[in-house]
Amino acid sequence: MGASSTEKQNHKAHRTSQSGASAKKEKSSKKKQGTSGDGKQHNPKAFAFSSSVKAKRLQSRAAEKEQRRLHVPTIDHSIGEPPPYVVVVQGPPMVGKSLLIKCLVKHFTRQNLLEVRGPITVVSGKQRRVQFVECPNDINGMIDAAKFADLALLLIDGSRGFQLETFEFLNILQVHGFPKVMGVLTHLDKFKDVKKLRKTKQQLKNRFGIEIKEGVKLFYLSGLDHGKYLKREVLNLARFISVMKHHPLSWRAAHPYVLVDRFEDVTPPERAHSNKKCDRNIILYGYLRVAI
Ligand SMILES: Nc1nc2c(ncn2[C@@H]2O[C@H](COP(=O)(O)OP(=O)(O)OP(=O)(O)O)[C@@H](O)[C@H]2O)c(=O)[nH]1
Repeated sequence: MGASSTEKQNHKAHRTSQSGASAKKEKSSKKKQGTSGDGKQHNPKAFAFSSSVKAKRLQSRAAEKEQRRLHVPTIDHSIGEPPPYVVVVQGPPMVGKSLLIKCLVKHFTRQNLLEVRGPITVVSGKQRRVQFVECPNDINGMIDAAKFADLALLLIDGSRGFQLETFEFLNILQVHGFPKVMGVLTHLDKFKDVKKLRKTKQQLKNRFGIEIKEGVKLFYLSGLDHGKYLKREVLNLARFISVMKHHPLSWRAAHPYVLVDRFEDVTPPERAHSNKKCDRNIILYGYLRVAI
């Protein structure tokens, strides 16, 4: 008896149950911890996809969500006629801003415009009017234009490439919610070599992708015909402008504003004549935009 008690007892190894309630419980707790039976993690890369099918499904769901967001019907709060769609034409000096506005006005109205002085509103469709505004080449003018532009046409002299004014305007647009932007290349007739022209076009297109974003629409005005841009090219641009979808920027949609197109001094002349410093009566004309 005494000898047997001193002998080392040989215990059986513990056998984990393979079936039954306790086995199920153990399995589920292991699953929760994310470890398999051999102690390895199922997904060692945190936040990475373990299944390509799942990843694809998630991706398509995210894309669907984004599309749904983009197609949310915008509620039109405007009363009566909608205000015109403001197209700001911007670019360095002598790039062809005035000429482009003149050609677009000629396309829409069949009228020759001698000089561009202030905003010009034209009817571009049954439900739409477009207002062309030439952006001044000073910082204050650019800031103003960035505040009210629905679409900005960035004119670039093809023979010179991107210039300081364009970069300045892009920076200003960035802090104003970034309205829609399209690029227009002018002075392309200065290239005599076709190969060089093609290369420059491609380079500028790539640059647009880098500076603004991939897929920005770019138009080419390849030269002048009787001192005007080619009709076919102006028509292309005009069509694009007149069918473009208009989504007001979120900040503007929440802050109604009036863009004054013109003002009139209606002070009685005798009062103004007797006292040059008298209080004046001014009437401001413009559209209330995104009224709520
Ligand atoms: N060869 C050529 N000349 C052009 C082209 N585009 C514009 N021009 C000429 O460039 C000159 C300047 O054109 P504008 O329309 O006055 O340019 P702008 O940008 O309004 O100039 P500023 O108002 O001074 O800033 C005009 O003589 C145009 O005929 C082009 O594509 N090719």
